[in-house]
Amino acid sequence: MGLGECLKSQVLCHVLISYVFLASGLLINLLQLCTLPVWWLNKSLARRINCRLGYCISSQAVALLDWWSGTECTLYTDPKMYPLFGNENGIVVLNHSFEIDFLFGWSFCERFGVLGSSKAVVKKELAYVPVIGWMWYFTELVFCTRKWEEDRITVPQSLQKLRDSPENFLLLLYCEGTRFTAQKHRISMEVAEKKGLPKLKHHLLPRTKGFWVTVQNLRGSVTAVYDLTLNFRNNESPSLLGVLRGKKYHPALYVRRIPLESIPEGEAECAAWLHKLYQEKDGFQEQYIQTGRYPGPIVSAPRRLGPLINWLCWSALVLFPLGAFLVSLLSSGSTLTILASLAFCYGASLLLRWMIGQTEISRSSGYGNKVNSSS
Ligand SMILES: CC/C=C\C/C=C\C/C=C\C/C=C\C/C=C\C/C=C\CCC(=O)SCCNC(=O)CCNC(=O)[C@H](O)C(C)(C)COP(=O)(O)OP(=O)(O)OC[C@H]1O[C@@H](n2cnc3c(N)ncnc32)[C@H](O)[C@@H]1OP(=O)(O)O
Ligand SMILES: CCCCCCCC/C=C\CCCCCCCC(=O)OC[C@@H](O)COP(=O)(O)O
Repeated sequence: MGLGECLKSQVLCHVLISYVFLASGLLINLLQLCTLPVWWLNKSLARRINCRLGYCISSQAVALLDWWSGTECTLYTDPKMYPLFGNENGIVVLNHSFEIDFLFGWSFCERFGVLGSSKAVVKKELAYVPVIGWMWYFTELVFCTRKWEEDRITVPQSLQKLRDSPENFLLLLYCEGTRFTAQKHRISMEVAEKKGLPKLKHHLLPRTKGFWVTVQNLRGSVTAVYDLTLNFRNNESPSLLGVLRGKKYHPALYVRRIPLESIPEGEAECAAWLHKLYQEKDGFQEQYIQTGRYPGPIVSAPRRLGPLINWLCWSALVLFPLGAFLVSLLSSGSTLTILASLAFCYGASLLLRWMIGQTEISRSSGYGNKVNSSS
């Protein structure tokens, strides 16, 4: 076992990485809170600052994936379209079958220079997750309750705010609305049957209302829909804990760029278009499973140094005071202070475990478990 492999397996390393993420993340959340007055003085400046601060948090997770675990994603796409990635506003449609599929989205956003400004339509529950959820509030993600009676008012309002974003963005929309499980798949295929739609083998039936309101509200501001299909070699099931332990995964991503003007405006036509898209995506997954390849050529999109540098800087900033604190704690010899510190560490580890649990499919919501959608 080499030094790198040995370090990756050490619990102390996992604890330190987690500490850096939590401590720097909370500090960045506090800085984001301090930008509130700037929103009233200069909105565009406040948004740009929050994009940078958001980058400081999300790029730590990207560094963990790209540099710590060494995972490299094989990108299949049209090389002629590649120069547009990150240089225009886009809506990203991605299959939702893996615990950390969002992390691969982030990793590519980083490579295309739009990580800080990346957006998504996310369930409201995630807004309360410290560090990540609080950051998303300031970087203007679109929160939804997955109850159409409420979302039909709030989601378009949040989308309208993105129209004058000062930076290019990619907005991720998981049209399946929840993560793939066998039970959710079975139920959504019952819905498909009732609606007379072809069955999907590898996806849940897409929810079409969110896609339609997103396209309609961002027309003129967004120029393309990016259709992304992600899978892993040898049926790998990637997890955040696996990445933290330095496990290297073997993902493959197929990206198609579809001009937004080619998407129909009417709700029914737009819904039919999305169902057809998911039938195509299902075909691409089947092809990957059968042949180990997606259609089209492989394009190289190398990892960049930015996330690693950001990570090292924040590590230095928060590890130094930790070291100083530990030295003074041990030299003080106060049992009460030591016990209080241990209790604090225990609380922090429970919080982190709960946060990681948000990514785990085994703790997925009940949304999509019944034909009548409810979270
Ligand atoms: C080149 C680029 C390359 C790389 C870059 C890639 C990407 C990176 C980009 C950005 C990254 C940024 C950030 C990412 C980081 C983190 C995000 C991570 C995770 C968070 C994700 C989530 O939280 S997913 C959950 C929330 N999101 C959604 O739900 C969106 C999809 N949902 C919708 O759009 C819904 O329509 C809705 C939420 C707006 C409303 O939902 P509701 O359920 O109330 O209504 P619906 O109308 O949709 O549903 C009712 C209709 O559905 C039928 N039905 C009933 N039961 C089912 C069932 N089980 N399955 C399917 N359909 C069902 C029902 O019959 C109704 O039918 P109608 O005919 O009446 O419509
Ligand atoms: C340097 C990194 C340090 C490691 C620690 C990183 C800790 C990150 C902690 C928490 C991340 C919380 C954000 C999780 C985003 C989860 C995305 C997701 O997949 O949500 C599920 C949602 O779509 C559907 O939900 P359901 O399937 O209906 O339920």
